[in-house]
Amino acid sequence: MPKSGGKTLLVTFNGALVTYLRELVGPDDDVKVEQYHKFAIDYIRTLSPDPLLICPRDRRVELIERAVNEVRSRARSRRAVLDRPVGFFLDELDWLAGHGITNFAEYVNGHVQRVGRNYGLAPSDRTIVNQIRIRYRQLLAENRYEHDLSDLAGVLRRKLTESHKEPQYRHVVIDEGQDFSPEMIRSLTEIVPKDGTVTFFGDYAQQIYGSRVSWKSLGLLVEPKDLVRFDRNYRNTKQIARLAEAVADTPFFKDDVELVSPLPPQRDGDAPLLVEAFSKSMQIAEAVHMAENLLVDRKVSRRKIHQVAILLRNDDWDDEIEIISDRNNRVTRLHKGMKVWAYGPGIFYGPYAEARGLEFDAVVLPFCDADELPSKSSIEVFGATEAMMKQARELYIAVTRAKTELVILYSGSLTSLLPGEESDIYDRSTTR
Ligand SMILES: Nc1ncnc2c1ncn2[C@@H]1O[C@H](COP(=O)(O)OP(=O)(O)OP(=O)(O)O)[C@@H](O)[C@H]1O
Repeated sequence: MPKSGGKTLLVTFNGALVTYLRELVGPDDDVKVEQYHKFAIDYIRTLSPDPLLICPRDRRVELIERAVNEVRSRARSRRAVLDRPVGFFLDELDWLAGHGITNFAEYVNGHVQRVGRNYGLAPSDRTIVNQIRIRYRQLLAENRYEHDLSDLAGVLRRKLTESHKEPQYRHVVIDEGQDFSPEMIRSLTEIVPKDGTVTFFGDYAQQIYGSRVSWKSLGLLVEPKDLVRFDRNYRNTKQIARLAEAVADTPFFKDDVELVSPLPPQRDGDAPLLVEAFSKSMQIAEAVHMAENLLVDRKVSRRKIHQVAILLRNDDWDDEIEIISDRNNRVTRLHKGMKVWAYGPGIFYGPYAEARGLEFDAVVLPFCDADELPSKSSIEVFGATEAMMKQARELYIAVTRAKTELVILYSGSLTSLLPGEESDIYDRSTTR
């Protein structure tokens, strides 16, 4: 990296990306690459000697579940919102914390609007969410926790206001900024001095958390001349970019965000391969087999396939992938705790979310079935339309990780988030 003009924080959301970026940056005392939550905890500790009692993620889910159950059992009249799964309330509480909402009366009476949500919550439903929030905060305190991870940005902002310490960074660079909640971005704008800078890289087509708000309200003074549009796609082949555009062209992407339409890439390659697998239970084995073949092909034909990723909706299949993979290739799991980036040829696997910001020569996507994308549980939590919107963005991320080759597996019927089986976007094959 060129010499930086002062201490710089490069911050992102995804742990695997942090590992990758650290390798790219190399040793540099002036540049710190960190995951947001880790950065926030460390920074808060430098501002205040008070112990930071943070509720771990799993415990938080447990306590929110208890709060939901208690409010359910106390309710005098039965409102449908009470039957929503716990994930629904988790999401709503995350949203409140992420937006720094502190006036809950305004939230309850509907003056605080949730952008990007496909349906509005009635005030009486918001009253229930607020009751759950209050009970959850009590449970946190009863269990000797002061905060949870979703609070951290707000806590950091408060501590920054209370303390009068010199800023520790001169520049902040936010990568994959679309993943950050407004409170996180505000907190980052508040750790640099007046003559410092905040550089925000983001792609709102990949935005998952529904946190779009104006630059100004994020504490960023953006002049039109400061905005740089990256409209060239250097990563994907024409054929893969065409599929990504088709995913982005579905109604699930139609919202109030102005997307930058990339210019068509120059690089030519094979059409994405759509494979109808013999059965669902065979898809993981097929995916691993394909990934291994792509690497073997490299040795035979000298095609530049060095790294292949098998990406899935979640990490349910991690163990099976590990077991099935032969030992001829290096196999690396993409996860938050990755310490070292695996350069050189090999297979990577993990959930879509862990692949954000990364790229691979080839990507294999098993389980692109209609009943997998989106999952039943996501439909229960968010409703069909919002679940489709969230899943479409994740799938877009997964598709755009592929530089040269993309393989899509399904059995039965293909998810409607992708162009139909008959589309000329694909080459087709079957393992039946
Ligand atoms: N000017 C350029 N010329 C050639 N290749 C480039 C150029 N800029 C970027 N690339 C290559 O394009 C690929 C994607 O770039 P980069 O990782 O910066 O994209 P990104 O915007 O962060 O994507 P995403 O947010 O989707 O992960 C990388 O392989 C990078 O080396």
